[in-house]
Formats: sequence, structure tokens, C-alpha cells
Amino acid sequence: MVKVAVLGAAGGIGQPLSLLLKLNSNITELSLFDVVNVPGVGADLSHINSDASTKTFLPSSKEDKTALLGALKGADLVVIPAGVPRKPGMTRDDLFNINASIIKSLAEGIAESSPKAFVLVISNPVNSTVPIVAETLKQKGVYDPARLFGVTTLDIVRANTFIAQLHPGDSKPSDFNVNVVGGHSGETIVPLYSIGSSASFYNKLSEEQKKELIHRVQFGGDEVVQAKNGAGSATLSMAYAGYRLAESILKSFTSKEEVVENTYLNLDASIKGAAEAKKLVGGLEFFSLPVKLGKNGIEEVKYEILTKVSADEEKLLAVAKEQLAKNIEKGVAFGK
Ligand SMILES: NC(=O)c1ccc[n+]([C@@H]2O[C@H](COP(=O)([O-])OP(=O)(O)OC[C@H]3O[C@@H](n4cnc5c(N)ncnc54)[C@H](O)[C@@H]3O)[C@@H](O)[C@H]2O)c1
Ligand SMILES: O=C(O)C[C@H](O)C(=O)O
Repeated sequence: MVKVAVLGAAGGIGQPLSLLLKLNSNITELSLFDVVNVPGVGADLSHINSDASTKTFLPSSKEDKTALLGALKGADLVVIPAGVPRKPGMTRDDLFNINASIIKSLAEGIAESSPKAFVLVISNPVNSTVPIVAETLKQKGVYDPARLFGVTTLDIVRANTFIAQLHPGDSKPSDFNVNVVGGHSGETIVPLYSIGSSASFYNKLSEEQKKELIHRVQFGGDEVVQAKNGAGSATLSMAYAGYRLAESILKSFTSKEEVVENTYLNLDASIKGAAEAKKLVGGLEFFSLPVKLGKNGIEEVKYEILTKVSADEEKLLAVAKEQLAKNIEKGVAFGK
């Protein structure tokens, strides 16, 4: 029995993400929460003849907490795409004022109703919203850092697609699983193309092409925000990316093979490899890195990758660390 709750299920990401989750045969119950429109989304999904049951939860007023608590009750995994998206000209940090309070109130609900759930945070700015969830759960005495995941998978999905586009004929996007580390906004996003199977393709590029490729991964979100022209940011590619992480987590419960994904995590010393990672990232409390997944959540941080970076990537990491420190501090302060 696996119950998954989606908070913000009627939104641009929430709807396609809920569709993908409805199709996953490991999920027995899909719980859909939003402050608008969610009964319609649930009715629609409920006609699909896959086995997960669907229930919807819509609060009757701003003060009504029972809908959220009901949606979360007994959830094993909670995915959060609730909040406002960017418009052209905005940074993700510009979303902080609105999304921080939304995330905090949802985290309070999780603490009360599903304190053992794995929590996947999609809402921006991820660099700060994940620390907010951590602080909120700490205050409620239910925090387990191994169960908190900032969703940075879209950066990897983009990194794979964009390098393949530079080598048409020689490669396809699905050939790659580029490591992208750091955070999830602009220069905090650091693709490590020089490591692993992408290296030989990356090394064939000119210096100019390398720079453009890295910039495209770092600012890929802007391409979608501009193309949507005021109607929001990435939703379909994000639903795919969020689903990929959720699917891997669920798969890791029973898989005999190691399941590894990147996530923006709290480098808490209770997680294997986190203390080593924290030293390598200058003491930052949160950072996106590859992690080994298992039934208790994040079982190990694969920090070794940080010892293999090129001199150019080291420079990108220095910039990322400086910006991340501020984003983390802002989230922690708000969470407290
Ligand atoms: N992590 C990533 O890689 C990534 C990628 C794309 C978008 N995002 C972020 O995801 C968030 C959602 O984007 P979207 O395009 O789906 O936006 P959207 O506006 O289409 O949908 C957001 C949904 O959240 C709901 N919502 C608002 N307040 C809520 C609350 N208190 N409880 C429950 N639901 C609430 C809204 O009613 C809406 O249905 C944004 O913050 C966006 O920046 C993150
Ligand atoms: O760009 C955004 O604001 C949404 C998301 O973080 C993305 O990377 O597409």
C-alpha cells in the first residue's frame, strides 16, 4: 500500500504530475489537494482504469485545515508543486514572499498528519523553500533529513537534452545522465559535463560552445518563461522530472540494484557521506548531489563526484556556493 499526496494538484505542474502518478502501479492511493479546482481534476483522473484510487481535498475557507490534514493522513510520499510561478523579468527569488508562507503552512500540515512521509519540494525558490520545510519540521520535532528532497531533476533532464542537441546523429538525450549539482536557480546550477559518459561529447565542443551549453542549463527555465510569455513557467517537463524522482524513490523500496538520483538535500551528519560533502562545499547546509535511495529515504550522499571536477567547474562551484549561502540563510531565517 503506497499513498502519494500532491499539494497543488490542480496547477500547471500538479495536473500532469498527478496523471503520471495515477499510472504508476506501485501507488495504491493518490490524494489530491489544492485551494482551487481540484474536484474536477480528481473526477477526470478517476476515470482512468489504472489501479490507484483518487481522492480530492479542497478547503472550504482559508481557515479550514481539515482538507489538508485529510489529504496528508497516512501519506508515504508528498509532492509539493503548490505556489506561484515566474513571469518574464522575474527571478525565482522574487517568488519567495508568496511561496515561503504557502510552503510553511503545508509543512505544518505534514508535521501533523504525515510526519514520516518523504517530502519532495518543487515550489520555487527551491534553494530557500527546502530549508523552510526543514526548519518547520524541526520545530515540530518530526524532522528526518533523509526524507526531505528538493527537486532539481529538471536541471539534469535539460542537461541531457541540450548536450544531445549539439551532437545530432552521434547521440540521443537518453544516452546521458549528466550530474548537475549545487542548487536550482541560475548560477547555483552547476552541470558537471566533464565527468562520466558526457565527458567525451563535451570535450569535442569549442570553448564558446561549452560556455553556451552551461549557460543554457543554468538559465533553461528562462527559455520556457519567455516562450510562455506571462502564462507561467515549465510545467510538462517539470511534471516529467518530478515524476522521475518520485518513481525512483518508490522503485528503491524493492529494487535489488542501487537507485541513485540527484536531489537538493540537507547535508546533515546523520546521513552517510553528508559530513564529507559538507566539507567539500564550504560548510553549506544544503546542496544538490547524487544520493543513493532506499526505503528509509536518502541512504548515502555520493560526495566523491566533487573531488573529480575540472578547474572550470571548480570556478562555477565557487560562484554557486556564494549565492546558495544567501538563499539558504533566507529560507532558514523564514522557517524559524
Ligand atoms: N523545482 C523545479 O524545477 C520547478 C520547475 C517548474 C516550476 N517550479 C515551481 O513550481 C511552482 C508551481 O508552478 P506551476 O506552474 O504548477 O504553478 P500554477 O500556478 O500553475 O499552479 C500552482 C498551484 O498551486 C496551488 N496553490 C496555491 N496555494 C496553495 C496552497 N496553499 N495549498 C495548495 N495549493 C496551492 C494553486 O491553486 C495552483 O493550482 C512554482 O513555484 C514554480 O516556480 C519548480
Ligand atoms: O524557471 C522557473 O521559474 C521554473 C523552474 O524552476 C524551471 O527551472 O523551469
